[in-house]
Amino acid sequence: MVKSSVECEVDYVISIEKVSKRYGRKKSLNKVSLHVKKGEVLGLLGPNGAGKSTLLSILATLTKPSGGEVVINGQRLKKAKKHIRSQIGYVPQDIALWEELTVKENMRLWSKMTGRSVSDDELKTLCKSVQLEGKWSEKVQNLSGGMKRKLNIAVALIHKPAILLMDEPTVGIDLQSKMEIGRYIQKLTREGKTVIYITHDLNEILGLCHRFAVLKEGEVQFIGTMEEARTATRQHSDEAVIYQLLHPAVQRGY
Ligand SMILES: Nc1ncnc2c1ncn2[C@@H]1O[C@H](COP(=O)(O)OP(=O)(O)OP(=O)(O)O)[C@@H](O)[C@H]1O
Repeated sequence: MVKSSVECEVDYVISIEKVSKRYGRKKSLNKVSLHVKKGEVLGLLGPNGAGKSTLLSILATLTKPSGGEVVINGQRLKKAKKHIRSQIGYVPQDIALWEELTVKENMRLWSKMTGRSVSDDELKTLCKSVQLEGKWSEKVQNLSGGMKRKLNIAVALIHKPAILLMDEPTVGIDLQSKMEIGRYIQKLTREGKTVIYITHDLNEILGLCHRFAVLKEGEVQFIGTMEEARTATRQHSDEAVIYQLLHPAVQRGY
C-alpha cells in the first residue's frame, strides 16, 4: 500500500486501524487502516463489492466490525457508540425518505428521530441550503431524482453532525445538481465538517476530494492525493492513474 506523507503528522478526526469484517466465511474487509483529517473530503473508490459501503456502515455504527479499532474524535467506537452516532451524518446509497409525505413532514420526522428539538425555521434554512426552498410543502414523490438526493443529504445534517458519510450521493442525477451538491459539500468542509465520500466518478475525485483511497477485495490499495497517485503509478493522465490503481496486475508492483 502507498501511504500519504502527511499520515504521521496530524491529529485525525477518524482513525480506522486494521478493521476487518466477515460475513460467514467471507471477508468483506481485511485489516483496513485509514485516517481522515478535520475538514477533509476523503474519496473512497473501488470496484463493486470492494467493501466501501461496509466500511461506511461500520463508521455509521450500523454494522459491527469483526476486528480492529475505530476512533472518532478521540473516542473508541467500541466504548462510545451512542456518542459517536450523534456526531455522524449518514447519507445512504438508497434514498431514505417517505415518498407520500411532504419535504416539511420528512424533515420534521427525521428531526424527531435525532432526538434534538429543531424549529421549522431551522429546517427551512437547511432546506434552502440544498436549493429546495420552494419545495417545503411538496410531496417527495413529486420531486426529481436530484431533489430527492439533496433532501437525503439535508436530513442527514439535521442534528449538525461533525462528520458526513456519503455513499454515492450523486448517482444518477443531472450535472447541475451534481455541481450544486459538490459546492455544498465544499462549503460544509470549509465550516469544519469532515466527509468520506464514496464515488465512481473521476471528476468528483478530482474536483471535490482532498485525498482518495482505493479499496479492492476488502483491502486498501492506495491512499493519498492525485499527485501522489501519479507519482506512485508513474502515469500522467488521471484516467490512467485510476485504471492502474484498480487493475490487479499492476497493483502487484506496490
Ligand atoms: N449483509 C451482508 N451479508 C453478507 N454479505 C454482505 C453483506 N453486506 C455486504 N456483503 C458482501 O460484502 C462485500 C462488500 O460489499 P459492499 O457493499 O461493502 O461493497 P461496495 O464496495 O460498497 O460495492 P458497490 O460499489 O457495489 O456498492 C460484497 O461481497 C458483499 O456481497
